[in-house]
Amino acid sequence: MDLGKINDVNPTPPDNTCPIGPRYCSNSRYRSSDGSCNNLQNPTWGMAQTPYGRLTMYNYADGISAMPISLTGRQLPNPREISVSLFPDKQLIDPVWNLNAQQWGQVVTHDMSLTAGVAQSHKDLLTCCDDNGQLAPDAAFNPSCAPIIVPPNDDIHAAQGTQCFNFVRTGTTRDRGCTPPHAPAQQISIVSSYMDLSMVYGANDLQADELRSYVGGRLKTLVRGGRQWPPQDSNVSLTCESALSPNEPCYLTGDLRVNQNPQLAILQIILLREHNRIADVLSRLNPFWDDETVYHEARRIHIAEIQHINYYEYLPIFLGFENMVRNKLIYPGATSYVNDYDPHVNPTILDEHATAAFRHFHTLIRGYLQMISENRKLVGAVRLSDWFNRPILIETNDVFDDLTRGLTAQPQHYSDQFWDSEITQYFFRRNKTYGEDLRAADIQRGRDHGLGNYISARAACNLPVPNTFEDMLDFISPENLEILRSLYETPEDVELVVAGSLERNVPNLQTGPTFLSIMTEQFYRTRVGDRYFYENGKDPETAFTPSQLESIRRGSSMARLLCDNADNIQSMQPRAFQQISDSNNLVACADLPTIDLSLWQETHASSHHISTLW
Ligand code: HEM
Ligand SMILES: [Ca+2]
Repeated sequence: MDLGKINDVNPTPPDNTCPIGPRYCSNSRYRSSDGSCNNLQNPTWGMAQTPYGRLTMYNYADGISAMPISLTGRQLPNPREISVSLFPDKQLIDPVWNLNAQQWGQVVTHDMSLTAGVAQSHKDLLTCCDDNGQLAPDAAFNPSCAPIIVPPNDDIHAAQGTQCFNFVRTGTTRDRGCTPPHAPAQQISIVSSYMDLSMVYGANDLQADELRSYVGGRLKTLVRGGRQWPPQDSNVSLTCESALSPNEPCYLTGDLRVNQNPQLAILQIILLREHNRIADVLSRLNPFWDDETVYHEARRIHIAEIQHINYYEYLPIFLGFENMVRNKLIYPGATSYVNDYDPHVNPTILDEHATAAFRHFHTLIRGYLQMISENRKLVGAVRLSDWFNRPILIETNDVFDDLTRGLTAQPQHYSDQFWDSEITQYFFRRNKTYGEDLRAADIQRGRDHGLGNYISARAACNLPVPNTFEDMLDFISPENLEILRSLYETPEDVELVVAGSLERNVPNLQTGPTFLSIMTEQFYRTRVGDRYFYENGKDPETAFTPSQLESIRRGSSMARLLCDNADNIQSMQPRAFQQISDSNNLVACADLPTIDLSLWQETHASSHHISTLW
């Protein structure tokens, strides 16, 4: 498939008076924690606490804020009703890719965006549903039956005429948002858009500081049972709301979503331990490096490793290898630098990506998580909705390793319109029978963000634009179209979040053409707009040496990352996003390639990274 060039409505995110970028950018060897100064001409590009970017125009019914009616004033269908009728549960299993492919996607997402206020805005569907979790008869007309709370004039969406405002959010940060007078509400993403492991290191200096131990370049950990865990989040009732006691483990990391589900917490801990593993090796190799140098050098290597895994191992599964090569997202076989940094490319996360396209992969989630022993036997399974926001599970017995092996052995859900009821009926159910509906929340969030409609997204992607419902038959099945038609009055009302997820998948890929096009554009920008991207060698101050780069390319893999940082996993299949098979069989962890950190050894005399205090 050929993806046309995407035209941007807002190539530059609206440059409001706040958040205020830094006054001066030094050309630092290391990234800032909030992403500022990555782009030296536009220091706020991709920075935490700035508005999402957009491909299509705002689509707010009243011009400025979220309403459940379309641009032309028609009532839009209740999101829960859309979810129930178009995204039912049907257990179709992916034949190739494992649950780790699904779960790593959430990690990638959490590096790239977080809607301000999201953690506070969920509410139970119970009042709107009957005893079977189905929509109550009057729910569609009951505004309180929306799955997330979106008051138009709250402290998160600035009202018309508001200039700047402060609000205290969950977690450790104090956020600032703003809109210029008489402009549509703008949604703020509170993490850095760059693929810079902000979910590990924090997305501002305060958060980063809180997570560092200031000894040997390490991040803080608590040791329990001889194993490293993240420090305790003091706000248990919020981030670990299902914990039965405030003394249960509740993790503090760079991202407040860490405790949301057990597999996510596991991968966050793997990444935390990977930083400390690299830091310990660097300290041994360079005993004269101070804490500051070890921390930044370890962070820099770690980010490069994960960028490599993301672009060469993870993304090809979803964007397609050929598609990525053709659109210059990857350069397989490159033996030296890829100097494609373009300071005119804005890497800010597109709202169409975060609020519609990438959320499509919620379809991959499985409701039961398998626990698998070292000899790859099923030893148990846990129900996902028993363990939302309650990470104590993974510290119990061998559950950490059993669930990690489960990630790599259990198939993910097939990418289609069928969603597991654990997230459409029982999501965040706490100790109740029914909970919320993530698909309905996605749809409602699209309205909250004023996303442009399906038609305009296709136009922005240079794909054929349907003028009538019938035109949609080219990409959506007749059965689904019938339901769409019964829900929406006109084709213009049809929402991107909904119809994008109904398109037939591009052959051998995991989404239809519209979402594929949006994601391809996003990950192109994320790469080319990142001055510190690990393959970039133009600036000797920030570049890896050719041999370091070669080692990162050869030694970075999901398999090795899991092996090195799980509690005691001895074997792994080399392609750890893929199920175990004859062509992807288990090998001893020690036989998997690894990054040669001795390439970072310096003699005292040649060291130029000794940090200075000023
Ligand atoms: C068990 C797994 C997962 C759970 C429980 C989960 C849950 C959630 C929740 C609660 C939200 C916020 C909903 C709102 O707007 O109110 C969200 C947002 C999101 N999710 Fe997931 N998710 C999971 C996995 C994934 C995966 C695998 C992907 C992609 C590969 C993904 C992509 C996203 C994106 C892009 C957002 C929007 C982030 C933002 O900009 O705020 N999620 N998810
Ligand atoms: Ca980031």
